Amino acid sequence: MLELTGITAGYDRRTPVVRGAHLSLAPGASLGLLGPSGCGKSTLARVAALLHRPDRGTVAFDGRAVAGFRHRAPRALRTSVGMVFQQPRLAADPRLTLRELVAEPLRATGRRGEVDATVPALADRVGLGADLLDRRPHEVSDGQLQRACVARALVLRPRWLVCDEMTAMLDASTTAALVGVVEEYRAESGAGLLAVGHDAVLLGRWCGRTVHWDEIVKD
Ligand SMILES: Nc1ncnc2c1ncn2[C@@H]1O[C@H](COP(=O)(O)OP(=O)(O)OP(=O)(O)O)[C@@H](O)[C@H]1O
Repeated sequence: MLELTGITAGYDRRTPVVRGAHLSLAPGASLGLLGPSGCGKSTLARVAALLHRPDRGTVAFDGRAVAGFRHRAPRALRTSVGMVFQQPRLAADPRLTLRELVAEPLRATGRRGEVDATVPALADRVGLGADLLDRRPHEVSDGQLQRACVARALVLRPRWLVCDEMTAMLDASTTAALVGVVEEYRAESGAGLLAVGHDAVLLGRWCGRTVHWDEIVKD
């Protein structure tokens, strides 16, 4: 289980943007989190992915509370959560080719030997043609870059996947394709999915259960 208990978080301790949020996600489950713009969904998503340290509260994996966040998080835990961000251009190093972008987590964890066996197949799976892999972010569309970011989030085969407004910048066919890729991965791997967004119709179709921000914040 991935459990967030009493999470208070933000960017200034005096005025937190998330106050007392509770959330739990079972392996293999898909949970949609709905909420209006600016309520703190992305902040909570980053806490769940261990990328943002909360001011209060705990994040626990399988009953064990996490002691450190960001670079202080144990590597095994950090790599057990894959995250897809809302804006691929802000989440991609513009100097890297898409091949290097997808391979980045393998290199960062000392598994560069797996790049050739893994990256082309994964790129194909997310619908990125081989010709695109040698391009840099400014040479591809938002949708193509987001496909690469989804591949990057899956390359270490995470047990948990956090998708923060993954499809906000995408057209209907790219949205359907990427939701399909995530769902296929979830079904085959048994990973748990937290999908954050403001589109109730999309989350309702995509996720087994959807909760509203007001239901998870118990100040
Ligand atoms: N790096 C930051 N520094 C200071 N304030 C921030 C930062 N990031 C977000 N905020 C503020 O925190 C609040 C919550 O932002 P957050 O991005 O978590 O909301 P959200 O629900 O994901 O919004 P949206 O749906 O528009 O993406 C907002 O008021 C925002 O302005």
